[in-house]
Amino acid sequence: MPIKAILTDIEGTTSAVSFVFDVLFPYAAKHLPDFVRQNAGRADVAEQLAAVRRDGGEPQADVERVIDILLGWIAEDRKATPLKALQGMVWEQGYQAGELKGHVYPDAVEALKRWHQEGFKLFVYSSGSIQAQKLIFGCSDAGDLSPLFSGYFDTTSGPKREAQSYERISQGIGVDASQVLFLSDVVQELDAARAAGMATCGLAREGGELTGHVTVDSFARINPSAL
Ligand SMILES: CSCCC(=O)C(=O)COP(=O)(O)O
Ligand SMILES: [Mg+2]
Repeated sequence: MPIKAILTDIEGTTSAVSFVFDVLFPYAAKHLPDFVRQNAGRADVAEQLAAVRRDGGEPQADVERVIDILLGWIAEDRKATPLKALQGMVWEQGYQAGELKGHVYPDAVEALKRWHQEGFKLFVYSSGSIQAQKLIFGCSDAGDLSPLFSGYFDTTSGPKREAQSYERISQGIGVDASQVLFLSDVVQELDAARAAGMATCGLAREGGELTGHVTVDSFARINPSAL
């Protein structure tokens, strides 16, 4: 069955790990405390703060304690949905102020444009919130890439290392899993996608192999029609 849809990870796949760790996460760590203090009464923020209290097992935590929990989660790269939602809100301010520009590798930009033109449906699946995904591609250093994408999925579809998440996503996009190609730099994510029936391709930008999966170092080496 031919590939009809391509589902891509962001960090380490379309975009540099260093952009996430050296630019996005420090930006969030710097601006999140004041953002939370100033917006704790906003309904969408309050909903995420309640989820932090619940997931952190501290239902009575005050705002300052919630901020401490969030900063701890950023430091340990916890893929917690409420943290990711709040990070997306903070980054939005950075993109709007022109302080952030999304990094997307030139080879990824070129391939995504070509695949879109060839008729493949393109989707994103990242631990970053859907808002954060739209920002990295919509305000990228290669311009607005958002018209290329047909949809976005985050951890509200489930964790990236569980097969069920990929089953949900293929149902969500209405394409049989066997006709979806998943791209990632993390072998456990590729294993989970394969267990759900998807085709896989690993990205190892510094070279090397993602065990058990076809591995490339650039989007230029991926031919979805030959998989
Ligand atoms: C959407 S850009 C921010 C990426 C992020 O917050 C993250 O945790 C990276 O996760 P990924 O699933 O893309 O490896
Ligand atoms: Mg990744």
